Amino acid sequence: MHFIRVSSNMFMNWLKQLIKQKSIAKQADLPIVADLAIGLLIDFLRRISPGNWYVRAGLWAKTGDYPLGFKLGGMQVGIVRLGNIGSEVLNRLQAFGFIISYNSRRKRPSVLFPYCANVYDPAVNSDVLVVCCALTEQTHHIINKDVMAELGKGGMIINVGRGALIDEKEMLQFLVQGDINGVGLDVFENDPNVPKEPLRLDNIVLLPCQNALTHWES
Ligand SMILES: NC(=O)C1=CN([C@@H]2O[C@H](COP(=O)(O)OP(=O)(O)OC[C@H]3O[C@@H](n4cnc5c(N)ncnc54)[C@H](O)[C@@H]3O)[C@@H](O)[C@H]2O)C=CC1
Ligand SMILES: O=CC(=O)O
Repeated sequence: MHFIRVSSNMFMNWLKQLIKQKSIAKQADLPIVADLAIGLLIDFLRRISPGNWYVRAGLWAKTGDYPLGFKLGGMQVGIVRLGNIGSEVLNRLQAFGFIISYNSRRKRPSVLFPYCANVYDPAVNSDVLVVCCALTEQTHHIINKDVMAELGKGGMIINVGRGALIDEKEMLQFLVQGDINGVGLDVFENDPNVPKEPLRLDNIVLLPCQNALTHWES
């Protein structure tokens, strides 16, 4: 059994090397990226990671109950770009009863959820943005300070695309000032180096880009 952890910036090189060495048998699996996007979303909304640290630190007995999380069903989620991963995320979100809209370059006739031609509309109308976009010149910092301002104080962002889809510096300011509610990140602008500020915040869940590969029996 293999367990492989990679950062997105190093991903393709590692993958090629591993395939060459026959250490792994298949390529990144997009449905499992969507699984972990949902995992991050639930973790953040139900405060699983920070709650875990609260109990471990002995704070439950010392300072009392931990702040409540959010009910999933009925929350509004905007998917930023409906590619392979975005579509898999959408399928999974439906099962939890999220109210879904999506942003893509083109409306998908087969998708019955509300379409937003730009990224601001889902930000205005959503509690959470799930960012599943390819990183290109056009999408670099697609989640900028204007989008975060539209998302507002209650808003949350999950990013499983690439770090530079979000203006990380602005995002940290928004988080520190309480101008957005929180983020769940599997990717960073300069991973595996992550900015220091989030490490002291409990409204951010950080993962070491372990999204695209899992265990399997050889
Ligand atoms: N966190 C992880 O472990 C993984 C992250 N990824 C990242 O997720 C991204 C999305 O993956 P998929 O859904 O499979 O890709 P995809 O190609 O199916 O979808 C990409 C989406 O980005 C949009 N897009 C592409 N170029 C654009 C442009 N110039 N302007 C505006 N929108 C544009 C497309 O319209 C599409 O909706 C990948 O590009 C990769 O960076 C992929 C696999 C694993
Ligand atoms: O981050 C991983 C990828 O497949 O891209």
